[in-house]
Amino acid sequence: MATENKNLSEYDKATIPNAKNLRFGIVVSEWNSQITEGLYEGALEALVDCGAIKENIIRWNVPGSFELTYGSKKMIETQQVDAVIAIGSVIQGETKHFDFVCSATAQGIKDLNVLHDTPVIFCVLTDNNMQQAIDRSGGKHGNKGAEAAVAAIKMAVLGQ
Ligand SMILES: Nc1c(NC[C@H](O)[C@H](O)[C@H](O)CO)[nH]c(=O)[nH]c1=O
Ligand SMILES: CC(=O)[C@@H](O)COP(=O)(O)O
Repeated sequence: MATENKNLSEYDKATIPNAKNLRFGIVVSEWNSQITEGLYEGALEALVDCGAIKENIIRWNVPGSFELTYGSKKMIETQQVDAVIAIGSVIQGETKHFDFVCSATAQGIKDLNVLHDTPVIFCVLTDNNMQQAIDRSGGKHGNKGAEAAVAAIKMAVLGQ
């Protein structure tokens, strides 16, 4: 099912555990910050809506999506969080760099989920253009940050 057929911000709180006793790390890429800030706000709003306490949500910034793996790794190792949300926005440019950044970031975050016992949620938009990114970070298709927040809560509880 494509995103256009599913609003990213829709969730049923009745199916989500209460997050009041959970600690979250959110690592945010500074590349395309107008997009990543929207994703962050969507994630934060959904976490709090599901019971999370703002004091239990730690935010770090990294330069770009490629650095999300390292930032998430250090978050896990030093902050005793129950889940990490890795937020990025990669937008196709003129070259193949998009492919390498997307692949490396996805593989790196996948590897963290294998190597560590703390779930890391892949909240990285990989879009052909800015409009697609806008549509998925609070626009007509909702906010992938909200989707990631729900996944973080569910995976944190699953991992306990
Ligand atoms: N073009 C985008 C990048 N590129 C930067 C890399 O993520 C990385 O920071 C750099 O190669 C240094 O290691 N990053 C994004 O997040 N989004 C882009 O569209
Ligand atoms: C995803 C990227 O690194 C890309 O936006 C960089 O643009 P370009 O491929 O034109 O160098």
